[in-house]
Amino acid sequence: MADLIIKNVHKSFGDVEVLKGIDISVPSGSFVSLLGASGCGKSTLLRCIAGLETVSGGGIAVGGEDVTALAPEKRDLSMMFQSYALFPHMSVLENVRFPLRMRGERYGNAKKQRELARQALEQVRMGQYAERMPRQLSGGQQQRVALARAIVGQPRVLLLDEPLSNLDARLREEMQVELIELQRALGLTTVFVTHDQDEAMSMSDQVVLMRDGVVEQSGAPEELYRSPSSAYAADFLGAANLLDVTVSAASGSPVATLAGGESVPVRSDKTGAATMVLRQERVRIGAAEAEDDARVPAQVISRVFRGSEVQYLVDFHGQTLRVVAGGDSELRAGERAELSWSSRDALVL
Ligand SMILES: Nc1ncnc2c1ncn2[C@@H]1O[C@H](COP(=O)(O)OP(=O)(O)OP(=O)(O)O)[C@@H](O)[C@H]1O
Repeated sequence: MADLIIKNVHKSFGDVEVLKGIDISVPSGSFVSLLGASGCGKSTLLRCIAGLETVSGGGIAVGGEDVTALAPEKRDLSMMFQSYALFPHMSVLENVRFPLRMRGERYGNAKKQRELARQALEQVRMGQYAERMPRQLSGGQQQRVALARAIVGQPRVLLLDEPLSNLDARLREEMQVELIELQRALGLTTVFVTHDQDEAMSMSDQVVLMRDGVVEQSGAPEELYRSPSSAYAADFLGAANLLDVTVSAASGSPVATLAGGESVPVRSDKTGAATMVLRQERVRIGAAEAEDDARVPAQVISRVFRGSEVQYLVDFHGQTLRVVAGGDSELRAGERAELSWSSRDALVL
């Protein structure tokens, strides 16, 4: 069953249409990311779901109930922002209890509410910090408290707007893992906004790639990565090289003709002008592995050593391609090199 259904949602600010008919269905207990470049409308959509913005058209249902016209506090959901500010003058426990106090009766008396707040703190492993003040906590700990505050009312749907983007890289990775563990353990239906494709891919059951107010493509991370429906999707989900090619099947099996006139085998049932997508990690620089691998000449533009891998930019007939090689690769700028790849790794759009 879907816990959250977004149907043909439109949103305009004045004359500017920011959401242009969004349809998304979020299954119960799943983790869905809204991914897209800055300004594509992710936060606006999340705010519409939360009821912080009114939609200009379309509808939103939570747990089977149409909430389009309901005030935020009447929707069975909770939202956590990038700036998750805790109240500085309240203890950790009172911070977490706060939303229960606001919603009153439904969560019982003060004692019951504190019990629920303690439970939520246990769930984010912050039980022993209940009596501290926010300023006595590290950034990561404050983040966990904010998360406890978001889940304490057991919302039907949890909305997270770039909650990890203020954290340094290491803490961010830790919190990604913790968030997913918590989400799974509690079966929380979650919508997560991010502009970071790695974060979206590693955390989500479903990624909704947005572009300029519409859904460009949505699906499981593997599906989007392996079968992007457009050059935009291919490039957004993991550095892709996009080459203009002409596909023909004159000799039986399809071949693509590249910029320099080279012909390489491809798997494609289309012919004519097309875009070939080559993931940077699928292109080898140096010897080909198999007889029927594609091979083309190129020249190294730059080399960046990253420990376990080397990132090259190479020139291929005036086009710059990105290639990742193993950490022991020793090519230098200006050197000529052969690129190769397997035909099954060359996607034709
Ligand atoms: N209250 C508002 N009034 C007018 N325009 C707005 C308002 N809120 C957002 N916009 C515009 O709507 C567009 C989408 O903004 P939104 O914040 O949803 O994008 P986003 O995808 O979340 O981007 P980011 O990752 O930068 O936060 C932007 O062009 C923005 O300027």
